[in-house]
Amino acid sequence: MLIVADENIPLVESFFGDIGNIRRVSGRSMSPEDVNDADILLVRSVTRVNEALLKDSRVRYVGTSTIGTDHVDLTWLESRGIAFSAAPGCNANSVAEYVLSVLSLYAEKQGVDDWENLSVGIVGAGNVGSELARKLDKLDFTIRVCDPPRAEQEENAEEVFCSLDEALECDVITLHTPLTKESPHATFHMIDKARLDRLTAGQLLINTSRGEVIDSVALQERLDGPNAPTVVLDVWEQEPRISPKLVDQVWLATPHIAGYSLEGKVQGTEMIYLSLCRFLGLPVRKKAGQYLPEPALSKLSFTSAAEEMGAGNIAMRSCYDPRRDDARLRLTMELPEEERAGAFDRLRKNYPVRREFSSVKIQLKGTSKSLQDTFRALGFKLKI
Ligand SMILES: NC(=O)c1ccc[n+]([C@@H]2O[C@H](COP(=O)([O-])OP(=O)(O)OC[C@H]3O[C@@H](n4cnc5c(N)ncnc54)[C@H](O)[C@@H]3O)[C@@H](O)[C@H]2O)c1
Ligand SMILES: O=C(O)[C@H](O)[C@H](O)COP(=O)(O)O
Repeated sequence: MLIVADENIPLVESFFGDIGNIRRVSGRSMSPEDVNDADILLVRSVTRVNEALLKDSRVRYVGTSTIGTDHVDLTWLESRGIAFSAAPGCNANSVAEYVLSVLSLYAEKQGVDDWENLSVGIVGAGNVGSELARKLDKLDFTIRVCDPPRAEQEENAEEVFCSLDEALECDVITLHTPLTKESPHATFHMIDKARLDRLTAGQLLINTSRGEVIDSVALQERLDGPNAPTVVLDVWEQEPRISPKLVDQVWLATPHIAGYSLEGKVQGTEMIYLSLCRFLGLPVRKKAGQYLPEPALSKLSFTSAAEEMGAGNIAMRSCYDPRRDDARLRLTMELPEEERAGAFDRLRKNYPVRREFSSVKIQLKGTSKSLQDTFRALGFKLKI
């Protein structure tokens, strides 16, 4: 059995090596010639999986080690009886931690002492949005959640969900929808000129969903105008050929890495491994946990003096500081135009190991119960 896999999926040999022969190829430039003799295809978000790629192949199972599936023509796969599986939720915690890290930096930038005083509008409450809402709720933030597809189906929806317009009134708006073009609640250019015009300088807009959820031409115009909101973009229209002007205009610019914690990536591989085992009727022999090394930073210790110093911020930033990713992306924008797309992809391919907050044990000496609660809510493990 031949398994063709994107070269950027981690641990393919470890998980799939005893299931078949593996051919690693570039996900970005994957061609029909690369996959024609394959039985199994494993991709990430950069490969368009459709009739053009697979019509002459014998592929009978496609797995994507990502949450998003907008790169896959699911209707065509179904029409050909090709099995498909994604990795829902694999990197949801990673994205939630990215948003928390951004929020802590934003509160500091705005001179807001108690970050929970910022209201947060979460647009899209699936795996990522719900995980973020759960953490923010524990941290005592005021949140509004907008998810029309869920609101239509769930009881007490009016108590739980708000409209998009209500979410857009919050201090911070964070987008967590899939990219859809044909559904009744299609998200393509959902944040359009009219909606961008309503945002003001006192607001922060974060997009970690897909670039096309925001109309980026309208966004550039808005950011050139008066009273413009602060914007953080992890995802871009036309990746990897992203707009240097937009990079320059936004406050933080990162190369589609919100979900790139090591845990998120390894869980993505594990999830498609599990579904392939089910598909082939094979026993499950591998687990993500066995491949997670000891983290470089394993323990942080705070004394009672930490109460005044924003210990949560120190711990979060020791694990992950989005400004490092922002600085690296901005440097690539100085390259000649023809080199920028490759540099964007290389930032993703060679992404440094980033561990989730839960990999660090926090030791607290003489600190308050409320600081302990904060660390737990952020997702750190306490060593008491
Ligand atoms: N930047 C990254 O690294 C990264 C990582 C993971 C996921 N993502 C993106 O984030 C998206 C969301 O991830 P998820 O795991 O939460 O997906 P999910 O499918 O679990 O949840 C998406 C939610 O959005 C809701 N939704 C759909 N249309 C909507 C609309 N018009 N308005 C408001 N809500 C709407 C759905 O009902 C669902 O509850 C993914 O599809 C992917 O594109 C990006
Ligand atoms: O949908 C997802 O899971 C994320 O966008 C994912 O992190 C994208 O990473 P890629 O597949 O492009 O490496």
